[in-house]
Amino acid sequence: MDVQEKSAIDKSAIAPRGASGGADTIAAVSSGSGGAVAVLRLSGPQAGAVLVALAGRLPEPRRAHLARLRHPTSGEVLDQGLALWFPGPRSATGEDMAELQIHGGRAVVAAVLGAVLDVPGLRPAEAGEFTRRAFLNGRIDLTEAEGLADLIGAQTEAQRRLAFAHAFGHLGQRVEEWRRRLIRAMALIEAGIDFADEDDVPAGARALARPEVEALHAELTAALADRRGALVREGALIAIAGLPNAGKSSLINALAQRDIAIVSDEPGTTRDLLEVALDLDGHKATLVDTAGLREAESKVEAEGIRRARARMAEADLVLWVHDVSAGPAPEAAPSLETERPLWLVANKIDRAGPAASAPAAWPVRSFAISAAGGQGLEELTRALGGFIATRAEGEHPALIRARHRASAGEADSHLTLALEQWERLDDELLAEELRLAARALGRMTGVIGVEDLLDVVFREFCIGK
Ligand SMILES: Nc1nc2c(ncn2[C@@H]2O[C@H](COP(=O)(O)OP(=O)(O)OP(=O)(O)O)[C@@H](O)[C@H]2O)c(=O)[nH]1
Repeated sequence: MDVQEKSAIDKSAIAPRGASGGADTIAAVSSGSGGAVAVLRLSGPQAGAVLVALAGRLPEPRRAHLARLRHPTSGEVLDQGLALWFPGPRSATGEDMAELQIHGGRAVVAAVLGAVLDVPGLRPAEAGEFTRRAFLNGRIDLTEAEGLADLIGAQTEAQRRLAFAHAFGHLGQRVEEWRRRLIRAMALIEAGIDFADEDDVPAGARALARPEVEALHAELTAALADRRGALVREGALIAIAGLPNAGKSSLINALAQRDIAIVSDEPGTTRDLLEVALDLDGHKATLVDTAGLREAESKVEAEGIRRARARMAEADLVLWVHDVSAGPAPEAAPSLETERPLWLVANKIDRAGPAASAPAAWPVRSFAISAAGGQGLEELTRALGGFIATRAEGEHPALIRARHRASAGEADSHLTLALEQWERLDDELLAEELRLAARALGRMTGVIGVEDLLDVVFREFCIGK
């Protein structure tokens, strides 16, 4: 193809269209810095005209077209690259969009972006503005927008998977399904209000609605109890517990591969909680070194022990470190006053014979390691990664953000109240509780008044997304 060739401009193809006709046209570099290729995106009514001004013609929709890119007024060739044309409303933002794939050098990017922004009416995009327009034009719901932000920010494999499911609507669909079922139940109860004079409707309508509300309540409660979201977003919380001097701090240091905790021979050195965030075999985790659990000899130590117990009660997993050089593991599991999953880590195998690392009598998964020498650490790290991966998997999309949990929690409490008061509330009040629950769910996907939320959701995006 002759890249300098200019074809007739099809004006009808570049006219503003879709829900956002009349909005500003925005442009930004959407790729990260330093790459060989940079991606420049434009969205808005003038996107097509700008593409024609730079590339000489409007490419076939959604097909890459190799073009010399010229400054629209001086005609100077700025670069050669690929031009793409996505007419609205079937584009990412729902508006007319253009994309230029150009060489990634700073001067090239500055020249092409500068030429684009020189066109009157064009302006640089704000952070998250492309995604915000996609939401406002109904291309995505709020949970999908958040999923996109999470996908861009995903650091571990589990985060990528969960974010991908959200970005492509899995959570949004589930929440919308809850909302539709609620509205159906509400309609049944309202049918009772409308036809209150007709004897056969009211009792039957309420009775029909109740099992549906009960089922919804159970699903919401289960979704709220599911900690997968926090697990993937914030990482698994792993408490390292054990008697003083067992080697807890040494184990954390070894796993973190740097010296964070204070290691000393003196029992009871770890007086406070010490938390370390790390990547365990591709999974995010926070390790908490808990103060040696024993009879406190001082007030400070007592406080450390109290906090250690509290943190252990929240942990996804407790690793009980036992010093095998001091003797075999106790017959029974230590009483931790918590029901958290527990693994036994027999430490200091370098100091004790192989007999000392025999599995403990208590029925838990056990590992034999040397925090100082490194033996067994690789196996333990892999097992911890596997543990987090298994926990992060699930059939349903999780409520990952505090915002999701707040909406679901609000809906859940309206349903709890409705079910508790089912026989006492009159039809209007019962329907109102269900309406409030449906509204709370609607705020999660953005179908219900969310203006105040938009800045919060889109703030965390980068420019060009
Ligand atoms: N030989 C050997 N010594 C170890 C090993 N792990 C830890 N130690 C030593 O055991 C002592 C106690 O280790 P720490 O990591 O401070 O133990 P802790 O459980 O955090 O102790 P507290 O802070 O008292 O609760 C230190 O002298 C460590 O060097 C190991 O695998 N082999």
